[in-house]
Amino acid sequence: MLDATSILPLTVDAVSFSGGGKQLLQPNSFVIPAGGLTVVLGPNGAGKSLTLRLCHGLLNPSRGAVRWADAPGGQHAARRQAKRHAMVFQKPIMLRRSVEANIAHALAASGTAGTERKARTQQALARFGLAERAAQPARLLSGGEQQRLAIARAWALRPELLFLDEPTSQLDPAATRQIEELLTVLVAEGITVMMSTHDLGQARRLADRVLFLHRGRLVEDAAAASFFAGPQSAEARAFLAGELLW
Ligand SMILES: Nc1ncnc2c1ncn2[C@@H]1O[C@H](COP(=O)(O)OP(=O)(O)OP(=O)(O)O)[C@@H](O)[C@H]1O
Repeated sequence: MLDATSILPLTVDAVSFSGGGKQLLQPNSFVIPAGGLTVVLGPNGAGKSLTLRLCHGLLNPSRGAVRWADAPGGQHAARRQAKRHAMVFQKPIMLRRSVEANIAHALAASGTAGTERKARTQQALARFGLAERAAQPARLLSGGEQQRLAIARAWALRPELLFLDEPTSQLDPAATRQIEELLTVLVAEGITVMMSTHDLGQARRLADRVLFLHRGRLVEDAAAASFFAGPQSAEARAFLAGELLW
């Protein structure tokens, strides 16, 4: 049965983006239904970050539309949906405050009131193994810990859909593993995840579905198993063979 309150599916309808006098994204279309982990894969400069930013509403499409729950867009509807999706960046932006205050501040900014804010902050600290670090300045955490905090902070907002832009590209293998395990658990708990990576191993480990981008064009949209077993395009075959650099 369809959940009448859900923001999903996310429909990206012929969305293109131009900047600096260049067309950076071709008119791409895809749908993200509820559940699972979709990897946006492609070489450097393919348009992965732009695609996530357009979906999250940080950029406006030059043409085309991003729709939630198959409803016609509109500023008002978009604003109401905003709290139901969250984004984690390659290099987490930490406020010059404690670990705990970083989570509490995100909740306050999203309009979560006092008691509920405190409860959710404590829950997020415990859930992501950060309780002992609660009072420390967030900027003194290691890269892996900061990314864990960034995910905890996003999780505290109770997103239905979590966007992550190359969340482990700055991390060592152990920290990367930890974040990957965390994401697997979040997906199992029902959060829909859409993340970009150019790391093929990571895509193989995590993806249920792959959106493969090359030079701003969505070249393949496939179940991960079939993408890796038999990519349909010459570009994807070259990328999987390590021969497509940009
Ligand atoms: N606001 C902008 N104005 C002009 N060019 C831009 C803008 N944002 C991104 N670009 C360019 O668009 C292209 C796609 O950028 P994007 O960051 O989406 O790539 P990506 O696939 O995420 O790459 P990477 O894996 O290197 O992070 C790049 O060539 C980038 O330089």
